[in-house]
Amino acid sequence: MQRTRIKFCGFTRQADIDMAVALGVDALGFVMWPKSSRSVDIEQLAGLSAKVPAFVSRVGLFVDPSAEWVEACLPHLDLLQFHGDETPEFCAGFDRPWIKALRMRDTIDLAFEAERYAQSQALLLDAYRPGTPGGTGESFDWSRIPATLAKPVILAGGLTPENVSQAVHQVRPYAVDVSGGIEASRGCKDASRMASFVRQVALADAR
Ligand SMILES: O=C(O)c1ccccc1NCC(=O)[C@H](O)[C@H](O)COP(=O)(O)O
Repeated sequence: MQRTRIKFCGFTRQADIDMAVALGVDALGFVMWPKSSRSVDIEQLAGLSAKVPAFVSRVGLFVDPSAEWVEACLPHLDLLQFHGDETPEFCAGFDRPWIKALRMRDTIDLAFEAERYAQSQALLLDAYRPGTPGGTGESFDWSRIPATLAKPVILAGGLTPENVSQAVHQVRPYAVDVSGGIEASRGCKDASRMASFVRQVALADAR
Protein backbone atom coordinates (compact mmCIF):
# COMPACT_ATOMS: atom_id res chain seq x y z
CA MET A 1 0.00 0.00 0.00
CA GLN A 2 1.26 3.47 -0.88
CA ARG A 3 0.11 6.73 0.66
CA THR A 4 -1.29 9.10 -1.95
CA ARG A 5 0.76 12.29 -1.90
CA ILE A 6 -1.10 15.60 -1.80
CA LYS A 7 -0.26 18.87 -3.50
CA PHE A 8 -2.28 22.01 -2.84
CA CYS A 9 -1.86 24.69 -5.47
CA GLY A 10 -2.31 28.43 -5.90
CA PHE A 11 -1.20 29.81 -2.52
CA THR A 12 -1.14 33.56 -1.99
CA ARG A 13 -1.55 33.82 1.82
CA GLN A 14 0.69 32.80 4.72
CA ALA A 15 -2.21 31.60 6.89
CA ASP A 16 -3.31 29.15 4.19
CA ILE A 17 0.22 27.76 3.93
CA ASP A 18 0.42 27.34 7.71
CA MET A 19 -2.83 25.36 7.66
CA ALA A 20 -1.73 23.16 4.75
CA VAL A 21 1.57 22.40 6.48
CA ALA A 22 -0.23 21.56 9.72
CA LEU A 23 -2.45 19.15 7.79
CA GLY A 24 0.61 17.32 6.45
CA VAL A 25 0.29 18.35 2.80
CA ASP A 26 3.35 17.20 0.83
CA ALA A 27 3.72 20.02 -1.69
CA LEU A 28 2.62 23.64 -2.04
CA GLY A 29 2.17 25.24 -5.46
CA PHE A 30 2.86 28.86 -6.37
CA VAL A 31 1.52 30.15 -9.71
CA MET A 32 4.36 32.06 -11.39
CA TRP A 33 2.31 32.86 -14.49
CA PRO A 34 1.41 36.55 -14.18
CA LYS A 35 -1.81 36.20 -16.21
CA SER A 36 -3.42 34.06 -13.49
CA SER A 37 -5.54 35.68 -10.81
CA ARG A 38 -3.78 33.25 -8.42
CA SER A 39 -0.30 34.37 -9.37
CA VAL A 40 2.26 35.76 -6.91
CA ASP A 41 5.15 38.03 -7.81
CA ILE A 42 8.71 37.17 -6.96
CA GLU A 43 8.76 39.15 -3.70
CA GLN A 44 5.64 37.32 -2.51
CA LEU A 45 7.15 34.00 -3.58
CA ALA A 46 10.33 34.73 -1.65
CA GLY A 47 8.42 35.69 1.50
CA LEU A 48 5.99 32.77 1.40
CA SER A 49 8.51 30.10 0.43
CA ALA A 50 11.01 31.17 3.10
CA LYS A 51 8.60 30.05 5.82
CA VAL A 52 7.86 26.63 4.36
CA PRO A 53 9.44 24.04 6.68
CA ALA A 54 11.74 21.19 5.76
CA PHE A 55 10.23 18.16 4.02
CA VAL A 56 7.47 20.17 2.34
CA SER A 57 8.13 20.82 -1.36
CA ARG A 58 7.76 24.29 -2.85
CA VAL A 59 6.56 23.97 -6.42
CA GLY A 60 6.61 26.76 -9.02
CA LEU A 61 4.02 26.68 -11.84
CA PHE A 62 5.00 28.11 -15.20
CA VAL A 63 3.33 28.53 -18.58
CA ASP A 64 5.81 28.91 -21.46
CA PRO A 65 8.15 31.05 -19.34
CA SER A 66 11.42 32.62 -20.39
CA ALA A 67 14.49 30.86 -19.03
CA GLU A 68 15.35 34.10 -17.21
CA TRP A 69 12.04 34.10 -15.33
CA VAL A 70 12.50 30.49 -14.19
CA GLU A 71 16.09 31.23 -13.13
CA ALA A 72 14.91 34.24 -11.11
CA CYS A 73 12.36 32.10 -9.23
CA LEU A 74 14.70 29.13 -8.74
CA PRO A 75 16.19 30.10 -5.33
CA HIS A 76 12.71 29.88 -3.79
CA LEU A 77 11.62 26.57 -5.33
CA ASP A 78 12.30 22.86 -4.92
CA LEU A 79 10.41 21.62 -7.98
CA LEU A 80 9.23 23.08 -11.30
CA GLN A 81 5.84 22.39 -12.91
CA PHE A 82 5.38 23.28 -16.57
CA HIS A 83 1.86 23.86 -17.97
CA GLY A 84 2.56 25.15 -21.49
CA ASP A 85 4.15 23.81 -24.66
CA GLU A 86 7.63 23.59 -23.12
CA THR A 87 9.93 21.04 -24.74
CA PRO A 88 11.57 18.34 -22.62
CA GLU A 89 14.92 20.04 -23.27
CA PHE A 90 13.64 23.35 -21.90
CA CYS A 91 12.11 21.72 -18.79
CA ALA A 92 15.37 19.90 -18.09
CA GLY A 93 17.46 23.04 -18.45
CA PHE A 94 17.31 24.12 -14.81
CA ASP A 95 18.95 22.85 -11.68
CA ARG A 96 15.71 21.41 -10.26
CA PRO A 97 13.55 18.33 -10.67
CA TRP A 98 10.44 19.00 -12.71
CA ILE A 99 7.02 17.68 -13.66
CA LYS A 100 5.07 18.21 -16.88
CA ALA A 101 1.38 19.06 -16.81
CA LEU A 102 -0.61 17.55 -19.69
CA ARG A 103 -4.13 18.58 -20.56
CA MET A 104 -6.34 15.67 -21.51
CA ARG A 105 -7.48 16.72 -24.98
CA ASP A 106 -9.18 13.97 -27.02
CA THR A 107 -6.14 13.30 -29.19
CA ILE A 108 -3.53 12.97 -26.44
CA ASP A 109 -1.32 9.87 -26.53
CA LEU A 110 -0.18 9.41 -22.93
CA ALA A 111 2.26 6.60 -23.68
CA PHE A 112 3.97 8.86 -26.23
CA GLU A 113 4.03 11.81 -23.82
CA ALA A 114 5.47 9.65 -21.04
CA GLU A 115 8.30 8.66 -23.35
CA ARG A 116 8.78 12.24 -24.57
CA TYR A 117 8.96 13.61 -21.03
CA ALA A 118 10.94 10.64 -19.69
CA GLN A 119 13.20 12.90 -17.63
CA SER A 120 10.28 14.36 -15.68
CA GLN A 121 9.61 13.18 -12.15
CA ALA A 122 5.93 12.71 -12.93
CA LEU A 123 3.13 13.70 -15.30
CA LEU A 124 0.33 15.87 -13.97
CA LEU A 125 -2.91 15.10 -15.82
CA ASP A 126 -5.41 17.95 -15.95
CA ALA A 127 -8.67 18.77 -17.75
CA TYR A 128 -8.54 20.32 -21.21
CA ARG A 129 -10.25 23.64 -21.78
CA PRO A 130 -9.12 25.45 -24.95
CA GLY A 131 -7.20 28.62 -24.16
CA THR A 132 -6.81 27.89 -20.43
CA PRO A 133 -3.50 26.32 -19.37
CA GLY A 134 -4.69 25.05 -15.97
CA GLY A 135 -6.60 25.70 -12.79
CA THR A 136 -9.96 25.31 -14.56
CA GLY A 137 -11.76 23.55 -11.71
CA GLU A 138 -12.98 21.03 -14.28
CA SER A 139 -12.44 17.29 -14.17
CA PHE A 140 -12.06 14.76 -17.01
CA ASP A 141 -12.97 11.15 -17.54
CA TRP A 142 -10.54 9.34 -15.24
CA SER A 143 -11.11 6.05 -17.09
CA ARG A 144 -8.97 7.52 -19.92
CA ILE A 145 -5.86 7.11 -17.75
CA PRO A 146 -4.09 3.85 -18.65
CA ALA A 147 -3.61 1.39 -15.79
CA THR A 148 0.12 1.40 -16.48
CA LEU A 149 2.14 4.39 -17.58
CA ALA A 150 5.91 4.84 -17.67
CA LYS A 151 5.74 7.86 -15.32
CA PRO A 152 4.00 8.40 -11.97
CA VAL A 153 0.61 10.12 -12.36
CA ILE A 154 -0.43 13.24 -10.47
CA LEU A 155 -4.19 13.51 -10.85
CA ALA A 156 -5.52 17.07 -11.13
CA GLY A 157 -8.53 18.93 -12.47
CA GLY A 158 -11.72 19.62 -10.58
CA LEU A 159 -10.85 17.57 -7.50
CA THR A 160 -12.80 18.44 -4.35
CA PRO A 161 -13.33 16.99 -0.87
CA GLU A 162 -16.51 15.50 -2.32
CA ASN A 163 -14.96 13.54 -5.23
CA VAL A 164 -11.32 12.92 -4.26
CA SER A 165 -12.00 9.67 -2.41
CA GLN A 166 -13.60 8.17 -5.53
CA ALA A 167 -10.76 9.55 -7.67
CA VAL A 168 -8.08 7.92 -5.51
CA HIS A 169 -10.00 4.67 -5.35
CA GLN A 170 -10.47 4.53 -9.13
CA VAL A 171 -7.13 5.87 -10.42
CA ARG A 172 -4.69 5.05 -7.59
CA PRO A 173 -2.46 7.98 -8.64
CA TYR A 174 0.92 8.71 -7.13
CA ALA A 175 -0.47 12.07 -5.99
CA VAL A 176 -3.48 14.35 -6.22
CA ASP A 177 -3.35 18.07 -6.95
CA VAL A 178 -6.08 20.59 -6.16
CA SER A 179 -6.58 24.31 -6.33
CA GLY A 180 -10.17 25.51 -6.87
CA GLY A 181 -11.80 22.69 -4.88
CA ILE A 182 -10.30 23.91 -1.61
CA GLU A 183 -10.84 27.64 -2.17
CA ALA A 184 -13.20 30.08 -0.50
CA SER A 185 -12.50 32.54 -3.31
CA ARG A 186 -9.86 32.75 -6.02
CA GLY A 187 -6.40 32.52 -4.40
CA CYS A 188 -7.85 32.19 -0.88
CA LYS A 189 -8.06 28.73 0.62
CA ASP A 190 -10.85 27.46 2.87
CA ALA A 191 -9.43 25.82 6.02
CA SER A 192 -12.25 23.37 6.50
CA ARG A 193 -12.20 22.28 2.83
CA MET A 194 -8.42 21.77 3.03
CA ALA A 195 -8.86 19.60 6.13
CA SER A 196 -11.70 17.67 4.56
CA PHE A 197 -9.69 17.02 1.38
CA VAL A 198 -6.75 15.59 3.34
CA ARG A 199 -9.12 13.43 5.41
CA GLN A 200 -10.83 12.05 2.31
CA VAL A 201 -7.51 11.08 0.72
CA ALA A 202 -6.49 9.26 3.90
CA LEU A 203 -9.83 7.46 4.02
CA ALA A 204 -9.45 6.39 0.39
CA ASP A 205 -5.94 5.11 1.07
CA ALA A 206 -7.26 3.04 3.96
CA ARG A 207 -10.15 1.61 1.92
O1 LIG B 1 -4.37 28.13 -11.13
C1 LIG B 1 -4.10 28.78 -12.13
O2 LIG B 1 -4.55 29.93 -12.32
C2 LIG B 1 -3.23 28.20 -13.19
C3 LIG B 1 -2.91 28.96 -14.29
C4 LIG B 1 -2.10 28.44 -15.27
C5 LIG B 1 -1.58 27.18 -15.18
C6 LIG B 1 -1.89 26.40 -14.09
C7 LIG B 1 -2.72 26.90 -13.10
N1 LIG B 1 -3.08 26.13 -12.03
C8 LIG B 1 -2.75 24.76 -11.96
C9 LIG B 1 -3.35 24.12 -10.78
O3 LIG B 1 -3.79 24.76 -9.89
C10 LIG B 1 -3.39 22.66 -10.68
O4 LIG B 1 -2.15 22.14 -11.02
C11 LIG B 1 -4.46 22.02 -11.47
O5 LIG B 1 -4.63 22.65 -12.72
C12 LIG B 1 -5.76 21.85 -10.76
O6 LIG B 1 -6.55 22.97 -10.67
P1 LIG B 1 -8.08 22.84 -10.19
O7 LIG B 1 -8.86 22.20 -11.29
O8 LIG B 1 -8.53 24.22 -9.89
O9 LIG B 1 -8.08 21.98 -8.94
